[in-house]
Amino acid sequence: MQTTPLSPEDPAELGGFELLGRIGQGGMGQVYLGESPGGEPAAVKVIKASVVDSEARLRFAQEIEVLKTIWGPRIAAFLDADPEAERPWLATGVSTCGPGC
Ligand SMILES: Nc1ncnc2c1ncn2[C@@H]1O[C@H](COP(=O)(O)OP(=O)(O)OP(=O)(O)O)[C@@H](O)[C@H]1O
Repeated sequence: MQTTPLSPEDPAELGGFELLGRIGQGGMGQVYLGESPGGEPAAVKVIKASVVDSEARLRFAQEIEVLKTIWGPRIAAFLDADPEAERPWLATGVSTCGPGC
């Protein structure tokens, strides 16, 4: 997994997770490599400021609810989330699966 350095506009921490670098991004969110308060590695996804609206919040809250109820060897484990924060965020375990995993 490759990370790129944080930019000045990136937060340094979210919900107690220290952010260490950027992992990737999707249509809705930026994903960071982070560290939990207990020192566990985490993937912290944050909705991009430009797409935070009520529909994005709802979809994100649904994604969080689904992640809370499923688990498996190929699913990044739910750690913590705040869908109601100004910039809603979700922390999961870090997947080391490559393409096609
Ligand atoms: N738990 C994780 N562990 C490692 N890398 C991750 C994890 N979650 C996301 N990533 C990386 O961040 C990228 C973007 O993830 P994201 O979940 O935002 O993708 P998406 O499902 O395409 O986005 P969206 O739901 O916004 O359409 C992924 O392609 C992957 O490289």
